Amino acid sequence: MVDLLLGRSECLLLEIQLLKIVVNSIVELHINCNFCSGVGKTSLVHLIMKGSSIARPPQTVGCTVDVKHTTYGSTGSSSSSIKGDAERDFFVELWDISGHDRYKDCRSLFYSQINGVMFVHDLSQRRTKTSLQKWAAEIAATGTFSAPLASGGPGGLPVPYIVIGNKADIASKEGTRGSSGNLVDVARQWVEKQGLLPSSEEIPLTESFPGGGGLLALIRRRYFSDELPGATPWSTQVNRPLGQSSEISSDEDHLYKSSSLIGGDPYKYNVLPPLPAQRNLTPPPTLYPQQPMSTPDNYNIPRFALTSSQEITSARSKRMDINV
Ligand SMILES: Nc1nc2c(ncn2[C@@H]2O[C@H](COP(=O)(O)OP(=O)(O)OP(=O)(O)O)[C@@H](O)[C@H]2O)c(=O)[nH]1
Repeated sequence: MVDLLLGRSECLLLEIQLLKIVVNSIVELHINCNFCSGVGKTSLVHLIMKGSSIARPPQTVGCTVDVKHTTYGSTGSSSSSIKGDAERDFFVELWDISGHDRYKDCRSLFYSQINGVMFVHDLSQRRTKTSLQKWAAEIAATGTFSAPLASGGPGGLPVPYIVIGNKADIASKEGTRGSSGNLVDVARQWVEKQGLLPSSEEIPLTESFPGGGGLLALIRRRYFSDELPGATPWSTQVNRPLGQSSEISSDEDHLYKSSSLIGGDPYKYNVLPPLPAQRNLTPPPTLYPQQPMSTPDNYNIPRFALTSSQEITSARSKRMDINV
């Protein structure tokens, strides 16, 4: 039901990681899912969390937070392992934020300490894709970011992002559009057919999260400092070759095109002044050496868990469901 495009492999990767449960230091990663209403964000998050599709997703009221448990570190043969590092447990928070207009004024409350952004659009609704630039600008302008990049991506967004095209099953291969029967979809299609949609800039769709490793790549970038040589808490710059064109993209591509390259090493850092959106950011406690992360004093967003995965049972007592 949900077309993850390249994101599908990330789900499988997460499932594999869940088989390896080691009680260790626990840290968190905060990722926002955005945005347009009805494009399938909740369905996508459910698929990532549970590994199965959901028939009737509830409409998101404000914001829903899901927590995914995963482990990362040295296990010997894993390609994702970091030599010399013990396996550690991570909680990845997926903040599913409603794109509905009625939450416009309070959305920025949820743009806090963001590590990455998953933009979701509906392949059968072109407008949902072209509006992603607007969402990127909104997050960049009102959010705070964890381990921001030196240069902003689309809209000034200073963290890695990924774009996922959803509803491939109703998007016509020949360019004619199908319909999910969803009222919002039907309305959007009608508006599009009337030619009422303004043309707008689209987010570049050429790459993935750092190293193409999906959510695990964000964990690696944020917490495993041997891949962040010389990192400062304020500025990082990642330079990688351009990848093949796809529905997946990241700010790294933008950085690659807009800034001078540092040869060879995929993870190099420039010391640059913080972006406007970073000025209110408390520096992360440390990026190197690895330490268990403590919650900053100014981190007031409540923590929640609503996954039924037995792997995070131990965390349940500390968290609560949210549907703000
Ligand atoms: N045909 C089809 N329908 C889908 C797909 N993914 C989601 N849907 C349907 O699209 C509708 C909206 O899905 P949601 O997951 O609630 O979308 P959302 O982006 O979270 O919407 P809000 O909660 O309003 O922000 C639901 O009726 C889903 O069943 C898909 O891949 N294919």
